[in-house]
Amino acid sequence: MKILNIQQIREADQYTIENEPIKSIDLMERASYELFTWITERFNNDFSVYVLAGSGNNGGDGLVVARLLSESDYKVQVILPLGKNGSDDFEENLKRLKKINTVLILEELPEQISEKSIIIDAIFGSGLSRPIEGRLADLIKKVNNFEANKIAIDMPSGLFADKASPSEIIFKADYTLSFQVPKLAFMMAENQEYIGEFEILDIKLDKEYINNCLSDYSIYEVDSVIKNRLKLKSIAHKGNRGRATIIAGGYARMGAAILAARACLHSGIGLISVQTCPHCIDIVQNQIPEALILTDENEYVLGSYLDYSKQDVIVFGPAIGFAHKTLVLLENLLKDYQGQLILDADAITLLAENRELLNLLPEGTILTPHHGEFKRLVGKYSNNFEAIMQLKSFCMHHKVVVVLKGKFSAVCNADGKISFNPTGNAGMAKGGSGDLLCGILAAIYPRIKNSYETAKLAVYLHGLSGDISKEEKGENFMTPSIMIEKLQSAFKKIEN
Ligand SMILES: NC(=O)C1=CN([C@@H]2O[C@H](COP(=O)(O)OP(=O)(O)OC[C@H]3O[C@@H](n4cnc5c(N)ncnc54)[C@H](OP(=O)(O)O)[C@@H]3O)[C@@H](O)[C@H]2O)[C@@H](O)CC1
Ligand SMILES: Nc1ncnc2c1ncn2[C@@H]1O[C@H](COP(=O)(O)OP(=O)(O)O)[C@@H](O)[C@H]1O
Ligand SMILES: [K+]
Repeated sequence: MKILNIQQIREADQYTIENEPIKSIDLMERASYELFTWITERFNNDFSVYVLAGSGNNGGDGLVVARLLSESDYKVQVILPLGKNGSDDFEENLKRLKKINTVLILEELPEQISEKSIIIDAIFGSGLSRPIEGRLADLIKKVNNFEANKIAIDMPSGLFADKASPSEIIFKADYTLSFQVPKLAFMMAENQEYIGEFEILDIKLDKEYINNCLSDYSIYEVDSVIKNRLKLKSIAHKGNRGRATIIAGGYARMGAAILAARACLHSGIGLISVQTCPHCIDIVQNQIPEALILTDENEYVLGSYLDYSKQDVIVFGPAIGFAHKTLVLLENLLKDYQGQLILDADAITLLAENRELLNLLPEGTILTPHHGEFKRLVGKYSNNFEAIMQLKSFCMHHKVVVVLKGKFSAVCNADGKISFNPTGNAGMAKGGSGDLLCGILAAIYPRIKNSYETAKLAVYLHGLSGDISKEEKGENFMTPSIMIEKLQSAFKKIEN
């Protein structure tokens, strides 16, 4: 699903008004009817409704929702903190609201409201032009302390759609009901406490116009062409389902290698090899009898460059440590290995500390840092908008694909396009979870043969297995090992 900026959304709005054609007041009615439907499907009319309406079109939407809810016998009260001189459609809807005469217009929000209330934020939407201050700021602080159900129309007031929000005076919604397309701000970790859950309501802006809008940002949806490439051919044999080698985990840290290898195996690889030091051979063989062993010459660290000529893909890095021999192995892989490289964890720190190696990164290499590791590569940033800019320039400069992991992991292509991943949850934040992602990436690359498409699908599947684990086991109990089991359902879900 495409993410558009505010300018593009306004243009799509205008195009629809002129070409459908539809009057703007009727478009407002149509958008608000979607809001009304969403609300009435979840909250019955035992809930009292308070609508905080600004004086622009966001406020206009709020007034329409107030009228429609009142007509369905909800007790509705409207607060107009900006006064009454507003946009044309706001003014017209204020007249219509007054005509039905059942909605109370209050000067101030009451000091106490019952928990069985809904507060609808229709103060500012996409027209926010500066941080909120003064009396309005006090109102937002007050509302944020209420225990009611809070719904923001289009955007939580105070949040900017396309750039970092400098102030913390922002409505804290439980739900944000946004029109037509998601906004970039919704993807940023620091904004999640204001957005709550977001839903995109289809208000029928011109589809073709939106399809033709150019955007570097989107939210991933499984692509059926790519999905079909995962299907095994009836003549498949282990040699043509892909061969992957995991180089991860040193002495006493073999868990990372085992988790990555098991995830790889359960994601459909034909042959899996694990490079390991002699002391750890038994551990790997006991845990993963399917794995072939590549024995490192070193006793306690991984450092031997072995024969990888038949390997389609190599995962290098999880819990591998920072020994000099390991650094040399990384350098040799960057120089000589001809297959697909996936670099994670300590490999990324090694690159950050030995920056000349960055120039050796083969085109299309996949790197999977979390924010801590990514900052080592590109320097500090203070919000996720800055992170996204750094991500783009890093990928374009080095011609690589980076998965910046976290809530809505951002997968960036070498051309600067970014796809945000919608699956996954906080229960996944447990040591070992990232190792699985490496295994999934390695398993599906040989069939997809495109770094960006592989990364998007692998991150999606990884998050989906996390979501299924959460649903069945709970977010505290779930573990990376459980997520490997749930890959079964994750694959089934996308295959159907
Ligand atoms: N696009 C679509 O498809 C559709 C959009 N629709 C709806 O329209 C909404 C956008 O409406 P909008 O453009 O009228 O802007 P909105 O957010 O109501 O506020 C602008 C007003 O607020 C003011 N103002 C701004 N910041 C301020 C501050 N900090 N403190 C004080 N004042 C401040 C600003 O003043 P100014 O910046 O001009 O000084 C201006 O007067 C959109 O979110 C959606 O809900 C739907 O109806 C149908 C389809
Ligand atoms: N709050 C969250 N929401 C969604 N996904 C998350 C969240 N926290 C962590 N994850 C996911 O869990 C994984 C953690 O990986 P990583 O940080 O490398 O952990 P480790 O190195 O301990 O395995 C990443 O894929 C990340 O996207
Ligand atoms: K709003």
